[in-house]
Amino acid sequence: SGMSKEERILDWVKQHAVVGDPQSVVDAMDVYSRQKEWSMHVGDIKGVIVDKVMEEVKPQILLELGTYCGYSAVRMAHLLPPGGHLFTIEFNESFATIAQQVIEVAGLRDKISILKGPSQEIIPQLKKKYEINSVDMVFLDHWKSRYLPDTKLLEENGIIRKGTVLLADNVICPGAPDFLEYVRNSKRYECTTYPVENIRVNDALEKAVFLG
Ligand SMILES: CNc1ncnc2c1ncn2[C@@H]1O[C@H](/C=C/CNC(=O)c2cc(-c3ccc(F)cc3)cc(O)c2O)[C@H](F)[C@H]1O
Ligand SMILES: [Mg+2]
Repeated sequence: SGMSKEERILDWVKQHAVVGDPQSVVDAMDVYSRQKEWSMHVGDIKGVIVDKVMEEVKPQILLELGTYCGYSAVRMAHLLPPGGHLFTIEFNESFATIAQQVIEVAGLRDKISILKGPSQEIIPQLKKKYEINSVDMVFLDHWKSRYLPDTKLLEENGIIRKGTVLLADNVICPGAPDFLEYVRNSKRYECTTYPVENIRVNDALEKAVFLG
């Protein structure tokens, strides 16, 4: 059966990153994706936009939908303000296991909690089970067809409050048209689009600030 792509990524990180150095983990994953096997991390070009929003928002409580191998979890947790914490939801057990080890290499185990399960089940549990009252920022990067239903779940469960920043990857490619239409036409969101034209593909991140 052989190793999965995600196991090969983890192996590369273990061989090329410096333990306890989150930047070296991010760099190693970017190099692997560029030189060996492309992988669906937010990556180094769009990652700069994620970094900018992190510096702007300085979230104490950050929620990520879709951990995958932990690239964006490491990239964002590295930029959390003191005392900040990242909760990242992942329903694929193999990916969650890989991500946990990537996070270990980065030395960020105390700043990141991987919540294993489907977002649609975990979001309603955030308050009671995980004692999360509300979050300061959400990074959406899971199945694109789930951005809108999960945004509505976050609203209905009172997880997002006035000023919470939603940052969504891939709103152009693969695309999340229903989510875009919703936040851009809703009076309850203030939206900004961050387009990236790079060699491979045109895409954009959407920042939608919840107005309450
Ligand atoms: C639905 N609820 C879920 N709950 C918990 N974990 C989940 C849930 N749903 C998915 N996951 C988890 O979230 C991840 C899913 C990421 C999906 N990402 C992409 O498809 C994606 C695709 C491209 C792409 C671009 C060009 C091209 F030619 C081909 C692909 C680029 C990107 O940046 C992406 O993020 C993980 F895999 C899955 O287990
Ligand atoms: Mg993505």
